[in-house]
Amino acid sequence: MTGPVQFIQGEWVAGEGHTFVSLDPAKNQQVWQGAAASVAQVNAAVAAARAAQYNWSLQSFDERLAIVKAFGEQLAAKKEVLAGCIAEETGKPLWETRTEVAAMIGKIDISVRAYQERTGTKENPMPQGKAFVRHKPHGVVAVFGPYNFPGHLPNGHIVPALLAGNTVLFKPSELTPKVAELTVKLWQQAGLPAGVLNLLQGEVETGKALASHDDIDGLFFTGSSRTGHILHQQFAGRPEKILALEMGGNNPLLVQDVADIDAAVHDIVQSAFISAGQRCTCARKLFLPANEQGDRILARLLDVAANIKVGLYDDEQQPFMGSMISVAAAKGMLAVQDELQKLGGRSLLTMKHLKPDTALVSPGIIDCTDIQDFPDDEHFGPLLKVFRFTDFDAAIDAANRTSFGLSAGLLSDSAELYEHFFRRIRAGIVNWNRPITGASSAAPFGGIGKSGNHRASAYYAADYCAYPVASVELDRVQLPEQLSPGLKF
Ligand SMILES: NC(=O)c1ccc[n+]([C@@H]2O[C@H](COP(=O)([O-])OP(=O)(O)OC[C@H]3O[C@@H](n4cnc5c(N)ncnc54)[C@H](O)[C@@H]3O)[C@@H](O)[C@H]2O)c1
Ligand SMILES: O=CCC[C@H](NC(=O)CCC(=O)O)C(=O)O
Repeated sequence: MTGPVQFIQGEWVAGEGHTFVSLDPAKNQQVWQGAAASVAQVNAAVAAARAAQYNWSLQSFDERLAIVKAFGEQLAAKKEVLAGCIAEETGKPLWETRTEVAAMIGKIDISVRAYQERTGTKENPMPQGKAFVRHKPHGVVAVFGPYNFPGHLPNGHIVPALLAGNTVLFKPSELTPKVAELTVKLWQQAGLPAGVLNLLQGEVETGKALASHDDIDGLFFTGSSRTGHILHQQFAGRPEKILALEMGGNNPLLVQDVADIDAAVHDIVQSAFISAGQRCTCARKLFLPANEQGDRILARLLDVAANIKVGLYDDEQQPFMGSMISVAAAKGMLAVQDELQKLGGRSLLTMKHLKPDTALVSPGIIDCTDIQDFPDDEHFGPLLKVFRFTDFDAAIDAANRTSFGLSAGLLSDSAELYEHFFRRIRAGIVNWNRPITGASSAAPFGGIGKSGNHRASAYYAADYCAYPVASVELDRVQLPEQLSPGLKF
């Protein structure tokens, strides 16, 4: 018998499914254990969310906001505990998980602004009466989260969904259940009414039961392109349900004509190796000119990357990179490196498994210029693929040769070149002389191609949390000023 890890109708109850555990990937220690939600528990949670939804949506925006703000206060009060929990469960260093909690707190004010600006009430005078555009919540929505930002990314769906008046079923990643449990406890302490937010812990089977439930009105997903595509197929023929998919990327970073080599290398490192390469926006492909400047940038990059401090999330001298999410993920990246070498890639900095039974790996850089038919997969870890080019336009074409389209960037001192790049590159986030990671919550966040389904998140999350209602209204029944031809009153 495991403890109460499911939160249904305002009560913590034990799961009825099989037991699963969560490991600290940097220290190889178990940090959480619980039983998955059964299909019956998924049904009960959906029923609870349905029962709570009408009253929640009837509350005024300010009443809902008061609870969301109370959650923000809980986050602020427990920020060190939450940052520690995220670090322990993901292996990300504490300096970084503190920024994740700060992003969760910052999300609240941004979501309020977005709600008002993008989905609030608009009123227009008419010759007789008024025209209104108002927004209503979809109803009951499921939120699926990934492991790499187990606090910030589900929060980016949950906060705007609740503000808009939806009730939520939260299915976190099975790799980060402890962060989810702690977050939902903070919502409970903020005074959220029973049924408004339900937590369903579990693995793929729990996810499938929730995603296929007939009585959800929508699903907001952040995760891999593979899972997102399965969900999209599942939702085929259900146009009445809203599906927002935030998925992976295979992101290019191009360099041409830069004076400050160290600054360029800094932006490359931040783009490729932050979070041990486990951000959807991370640079996967680096396009460098095949000339003397490209050689100098590469040499400096190899030097800096070889000296990146990799270590434990709670080391006093904080590392830049913590561990990956799991030993399996680390081994998967090492296998990718082997595969690319077999295809003709030349390892310039070989990624190494730093400690058996942990997910600590060092960053890797591999020259893939000579690989024909380069595989178009997202390699979710700290392995940067380098491509040398002689023609800038050909490099842009190669960068665009992906079925994904999340982030892309140019490092160059030429504004003209950036303008040219911006026009041709295909991605939802396009940066110039800045890392391609670290996107702002105050901007829309989403990609094209296999990276999303045109429902951008972050500032635009408000859009998929509510639907517009157009009304023309008169406060009493009266004849129109002008009658249609052929009518006589
Ligand atoms: N675009 C973005 O905003 C964004 C942000 C972060 C991460 N990501 C992507 O997420 C991926 C890493 O996260 P992950 O490995 O946790 O993703 P994942 O797709 O494995 O899991 C995401 C969620 O879906 C659930 N799930 C998995 N299979 C399912 C199924 N068949 N039916 C229903 N639910 C299912 C999981 O339990 C989890 O809660 C990377 O590809 C990364 O690029 C995208
Ligand atoms: O791993 C994917 C997310 C990466 C992160 N993006 C954001 O935080 C988007 C902003 C938001 O959702 O509020 C990044 O770009 O580093």
